[in-house]
Amino acid sequence: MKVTVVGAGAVGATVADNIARKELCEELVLLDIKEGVAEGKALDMTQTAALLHFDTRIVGSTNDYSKTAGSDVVVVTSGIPRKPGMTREELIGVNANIVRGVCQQILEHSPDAVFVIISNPMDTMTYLALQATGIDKHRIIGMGGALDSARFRCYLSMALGCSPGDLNAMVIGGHGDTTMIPLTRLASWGPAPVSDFIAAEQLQKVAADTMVGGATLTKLLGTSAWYAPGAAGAAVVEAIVRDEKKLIACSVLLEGEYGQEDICMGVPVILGRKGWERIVDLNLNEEEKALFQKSADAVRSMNDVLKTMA
Ligand SMILES: NC(=O)C1=CN([C@@H]2O[C@H](COP(=O)(O)OP(=O)(O)OC[C@H]3O[C@@H](n4cnc5c(N)ncnc54)[C@H](O)[C@@H]3O)[C@@H](O)[C@H]2O)C=CC1
Ligand SMILES: O=C([O-])CC(=O)C(=O)O
Repeated sequence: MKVTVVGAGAVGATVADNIARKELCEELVLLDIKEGVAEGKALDMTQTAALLHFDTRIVGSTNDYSKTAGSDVVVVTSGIPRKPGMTREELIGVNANIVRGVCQQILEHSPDAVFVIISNPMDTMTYLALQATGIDKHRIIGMGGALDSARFRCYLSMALGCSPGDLNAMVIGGHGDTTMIPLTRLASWGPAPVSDFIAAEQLQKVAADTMVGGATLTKLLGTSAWYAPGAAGAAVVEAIVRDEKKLIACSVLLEGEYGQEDICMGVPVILGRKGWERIVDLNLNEEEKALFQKSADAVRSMNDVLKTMA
């Protein structure tokens, strides 16, 4: 198995580090446009192998796509991150050109790869990747829901005083400060709804904190987060390379599902070796359906911006 991570910055390097530690592939290629950075980080990570006990071979590359040839999975993290006070959507102008170019070059060398798109605004970049490559929709997966759901479980576990691993909770919709939808009604601690244990206002606060989870970290760090995004990116890669059939919220092309057409946004999907295999239809109530529609309207407006840029 061969995995490539494009962009050796904060998120790309952390995805790669998690992939290597978990030995998700025999060969891992880290590629960046900045001279020497990918080679340096690949060598640095390689020097942890004896300490962390992994055998994944890590190769760095400054923009030499021939090194990525024959990749089974490619993770795209190239692009600029936001600064405090910015929205993810504001990154579209710079990142669209980067993501388009990267996806086309990757495809030339890895025609069968499954793409995991992380660069922001992620739902729009996922839609762009689909258009730029023209490949089967099942092979284009946007990573956002895995991260947002992990944050949801984190804030829930703090409120409940329990292990996040005992919680089942998912965020669907767009990967934006106002577009994501933490599914509070369906969240459970073991088999019981979390609303059995915390007050409605407390649950609403957990949902609100989850929605601005990325913005909170951006304000603290001066740039956006990487540990949880890196772990979430690697979890998606793991579900693919190990053919896990895991149910994870990912941004995928909707063609009628959840009442939407021609848009990529977060829904629960089954992930396996070929990419996303099927979309799981949750029985949303009227309020949740309305939130999903509002989220779709916002995501679609960014796709419209993309069209004006082409
Ligand atoms: N979907 C999600 O859940 C998340 C998305 N992100 C997004 O991921 C992206 C990366 O974030 P960071 O790693 O923090 O940024 P960063 O600035 O640390 O790293 C980005 C890297 O991309 C490289 N790059 C730029 N153009 C390139 C090109 N044409 N080819 C190859 N490499 C290129 C840069 O040289 C840099 O090393 C941002 O757009 C950020 O908003 C970040 C966290 C979570
Ligand atoms: O907040 C950001 O800009 C980066 C990101 O998508 C996240 O951490 O959720």
